[in-house]
Amino acid sequence: MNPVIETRQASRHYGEGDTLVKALDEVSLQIQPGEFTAIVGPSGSGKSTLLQLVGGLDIPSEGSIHLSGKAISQMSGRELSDFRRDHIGFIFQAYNLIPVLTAAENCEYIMLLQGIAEKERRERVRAMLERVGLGGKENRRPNQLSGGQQQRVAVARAMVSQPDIILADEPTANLDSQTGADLLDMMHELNRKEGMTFVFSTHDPMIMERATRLVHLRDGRIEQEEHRA
Ligand SMILES: Nc1ncnc2c1ncn2[C@@H]1O[C@H](COP(=O)(O)OP(=O)(O)OP(=O)(O)O)[C@@H](O)[C@H]1O
Repeated sequence: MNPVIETRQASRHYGEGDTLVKALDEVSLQIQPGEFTAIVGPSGSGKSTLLQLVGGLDIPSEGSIHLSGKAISQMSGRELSDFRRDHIGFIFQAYNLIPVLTAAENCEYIMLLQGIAEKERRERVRAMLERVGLGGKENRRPNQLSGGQQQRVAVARAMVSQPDIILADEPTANLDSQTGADLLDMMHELNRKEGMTFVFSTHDPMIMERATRLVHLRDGRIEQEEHRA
């Protein structure tokens, strides 16, 4: 199977000389379709940096990133942003919903940019919000939803444009443990039933328990990998 995303000896350096920080140091990683991968490691080990590179939000100092077989470095800025929009779903710790838009409008936004017809947009959003347990709350704005509900909107938003992969940076960090567990169960089900590929950057043991693959980072390098059934 072709990997969805591959990093080849990717490094990301900040600063120079005495202040040089190797946030990532020659990391080679292939993410296969259907995986539920957790990138774990101590604070400062490079988890967020790796996720940013994998998602094409940042460019490696050395090495290369390949998205669906194509090197990011060969893409123009426009091509890369279109690629991200069409193939990658992002979920962030702080939800990052647009405050003036309703739950449904937040989900619809990317499909609007993709030029999908209104009827199809509405139908997909309705079904997806129902799927994440927010049926009946489509017209609420983020400040009218709990943190867990807002993160469910973020999951729906990431899923609804049918990306190849969802990247989630500490998605449970701001949630209480029961809300976090419910959210993870839902993502796990989307992974098992619909084959959605997820990559998490996390400290959360609940994510590690559910992961089919654990990638341990230390000082910007892959220290160890575990595969589970
Ligand atoms: N913009 C930046 N400028 C300079 N150094 C940076 C920058 N971003 C990250 N770093 C450094 O790169 C290293 C890796 O950071 P990164 O945020 O990827 O770690 P992390 O494992 O996600 O940490 P945490 O678990 O605390 O979020 C750290 O030493 C960090 O200080």
